[in-house]
Amino acid sequence: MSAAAPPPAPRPEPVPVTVLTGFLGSGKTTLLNRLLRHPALRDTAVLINEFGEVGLDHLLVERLDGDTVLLNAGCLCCTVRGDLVRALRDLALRIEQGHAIRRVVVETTGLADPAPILQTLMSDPLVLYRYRLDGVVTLVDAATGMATLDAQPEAVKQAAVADRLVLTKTDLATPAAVSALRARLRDLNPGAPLLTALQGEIEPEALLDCGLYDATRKHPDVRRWLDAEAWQAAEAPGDGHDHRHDHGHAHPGAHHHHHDPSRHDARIHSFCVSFEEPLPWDGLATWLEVLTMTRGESVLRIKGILNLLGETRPVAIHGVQHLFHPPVKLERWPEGDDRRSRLVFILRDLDRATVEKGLRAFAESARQQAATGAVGP
Ligand SMILES: Nc1nc2c(ncn2[C@@H]2O[C@H](COP(=O)(O)OP(=O)(O)OP(=O)(O)O)[C@@H](O)[C@H]2O)c(=O)[nH]1
Repeated sequence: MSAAAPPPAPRPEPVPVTVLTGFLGSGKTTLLNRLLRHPALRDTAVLINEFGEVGLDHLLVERLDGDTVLLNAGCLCCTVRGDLVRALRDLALRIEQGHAIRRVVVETTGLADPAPILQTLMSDPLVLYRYRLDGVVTLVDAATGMATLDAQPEAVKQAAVADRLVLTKTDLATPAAVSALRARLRDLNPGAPLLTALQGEIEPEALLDCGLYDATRKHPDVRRWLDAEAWQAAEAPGDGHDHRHDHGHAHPGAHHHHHDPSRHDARIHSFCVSFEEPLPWDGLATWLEVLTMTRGESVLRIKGILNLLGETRPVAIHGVQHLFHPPVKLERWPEGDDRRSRLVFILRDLDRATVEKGLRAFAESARQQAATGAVGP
């Protein structure tokens, strides 16, 4: 090692990115306008993709109230990867030049599939270096949400992959309709806290910092990110299997409401699988690779915290369709947190039994092979 070599520059604190999604007219702009006035969102850059707006070549940068930069991008769902990468790279350059940008919000069009946006955040090297996904916030209109979920598979997907769900326009719906919608969203996505915003009014703390890193305490907040407890609590008591959410084997009595899950909901299978014993990374990585290569289109989202053989620190994984964020070794296990590996799956057209059986079999055979020495990620 050369004594003269300068130490590598420390990685800059990655900028958290919130993806704000929700069906057409669900209240995204209303909520965002309110949020941006809040001191917690000072120095926030907003990437908005409007239908029919100019493309990024004609980037329109507007100074809002001092510290907010509004980038008016083209339609993200068509050209998302290139345009979003360019916009984020451009922002990174501005940060380097001393521009105060501490947070990014990407507001998607109502019809957008959030998957390509999440994939962009986990695959481009510069974006990976500079940014981290903080969370997906999905708005659902209390007045029209039920009908939209019935009619639009994309709306179901937006709700299923959310880290936070926000009901809007509850003033326009009856309490019975609101509670039926809440129950339906709970079924679709047991892990995301279900919040309410009237005319866009909501505490920013409820929506922000839902990622793995707690910026204030500077350590991973696994509970906030994964909330395995919420998934486990949603499971049918007794047998450890999630029948309530495995709509492929519908248990009518297990639903809290009388709305028949639509065919779109029935395609979604969201559940948490946990392992008591440390897992061999090799076996798991291979299994995940096979799953995403063969059934990538079904993998809406996978989030997990892993206790790996031969590794004292927890490892976080996050995947969307066929792409995975590079595994992240966390500093340490959070105090008081249990050390089981926990994997949350949000799948479409792929049921729990198939996935869990394959995963457990793979883990077991790899564990046997790894008895001679495990290899870390
Ligand atoms: N009554 C009521 N109206 C609301 C509420 N939130 C938003 N709205 C109204 O709903 C309409 C649509 O809201 P937007 O914020 O434009 O919705 P959006 O999701 O940005 O719409 P798109 O960009 O078209 O997808 C506007 O007229 C808002 O004023 C609410 O809580 N109650």
